[in-house]
Amino acid sequence: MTDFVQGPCTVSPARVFAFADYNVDGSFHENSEIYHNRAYSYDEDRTWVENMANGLPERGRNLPPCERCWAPQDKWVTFLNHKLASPLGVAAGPLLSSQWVRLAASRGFDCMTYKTIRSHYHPGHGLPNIIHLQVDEQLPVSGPACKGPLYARDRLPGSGVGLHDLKPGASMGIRGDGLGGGSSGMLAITNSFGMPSLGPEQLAEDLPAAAAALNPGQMMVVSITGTPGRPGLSFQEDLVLAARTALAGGATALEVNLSCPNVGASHVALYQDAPAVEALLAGLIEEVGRKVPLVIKMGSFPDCDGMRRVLQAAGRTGVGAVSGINGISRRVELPGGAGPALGPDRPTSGVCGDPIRAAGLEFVTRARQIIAAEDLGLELVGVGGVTQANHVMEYLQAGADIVQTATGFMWRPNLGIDFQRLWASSGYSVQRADGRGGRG
Ligand SMILES: Cc1cc2nc3c(=O)[nH]c(=O)nc-3n(C[C@H](O)[C@H](O)[C@H](O)COP(=O)(O)O)c2cc1C
Repeated sequence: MTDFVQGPCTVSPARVFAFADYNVDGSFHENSEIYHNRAYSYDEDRTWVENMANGLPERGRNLPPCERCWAPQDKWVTFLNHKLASPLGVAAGPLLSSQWVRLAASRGFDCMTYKTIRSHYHPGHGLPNIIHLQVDEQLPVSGPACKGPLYARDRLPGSGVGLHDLKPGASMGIRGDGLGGGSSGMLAITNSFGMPSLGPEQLAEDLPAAAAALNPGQMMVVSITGTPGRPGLSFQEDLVLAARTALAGGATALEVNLSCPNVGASHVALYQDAPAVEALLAGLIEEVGRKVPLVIKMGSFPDCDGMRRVLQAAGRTGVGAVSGINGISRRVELPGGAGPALGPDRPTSGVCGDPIRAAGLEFVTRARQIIAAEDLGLELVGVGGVTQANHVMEYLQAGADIVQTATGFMWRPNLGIDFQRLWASSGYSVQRADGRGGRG
């Protein structure tokens, strides 16, 4: 079935993945759950609390074993002083606990970011948390086109009700093929979880278990955030507590999430506020030291100057890397004027998956130019819309040091393995578009 071996590998173009959701030609099997928009690593009909309690869904637990192609060690890449077997990882979000980290580590991903943790237990929002969208083009990040709503499609997770039941006759663009709305084949979702988190006691057990699930050539970054309005604590003091929990659990790098589009008006654009970013990072480093490198997670920037100011600020504080982008914040509505899809208290949410790839690539291209021109010494993580192996190559060509995926990880069980094959066939290297060398 497979010609994949540990060490230098041979690659057969005729390889067919043994996965029940796929036909032999790689298309989705019409009886598969993925065919019906089901993530293999997450149950969209249940809350984060229920997913944590139940563990991986059956379809994620019962994936056929895959044999991965491992690069020889002299072809491994360096990221934040760690040796990674390849430049692909999973972004903050889909890896809820050590069980999910173990899954990613076994399916072709090497830089695993543990879902954003807080200083305290937080259950997050009720359902729905994930809604599929009718989108068939790349989303802009600035200009009037950003103001208009995007529309939900297909069933409402958790309700057991299809949107067509709510709005009889509405055109939903439902193909039921798990490939997104319209005829574009886009995997497009919005997510709104309210950043749930385990508490420090549970994390003290689970973070070391997650680190223990890694193989040589892999690393775990822990994503952290502060919470505004904690009694007696500033956002920064609360962030420091989360950082201490992550460090005590054995994090080898910390990712500071400054970009979640759902945290509320006062922090919507924290990552765009250069003085605030500098003060926050300097304060964090003063409290927790420089034992492990820091990454900052950003969203997209409407203009180059704003990005330059923030990258300069990050460079001054000695941060190791910047990562972008997070989901693009948009209004998400039910079709036919039926109102906000997530309910009246959540009119906007982060859009992820295929439609944000152009914005993510633009972030990486601009950031790479600024980092090089200003000699900032920052490493760069490319995120956004990576749902196929060749998307990873596009990000590396645009200047990313490593690439991560969230939505692609959850809905595309073979993405990591497919990329490892492509990476091998490229000779474990890629030429950057700016001609300044490349990965590998
Ligand atoms: C289900 C889900 C949960 C997410 N949770 C977080 C989170 O806790 N912290 C964070 O920084 N980003 C979070 N994100 C954003 C992703 O890290 C990523 O920036 C974004 O989804 C764009 O990448 P994608 O197009 O590959 O999904 C989440 C994304 C998804 C899909």
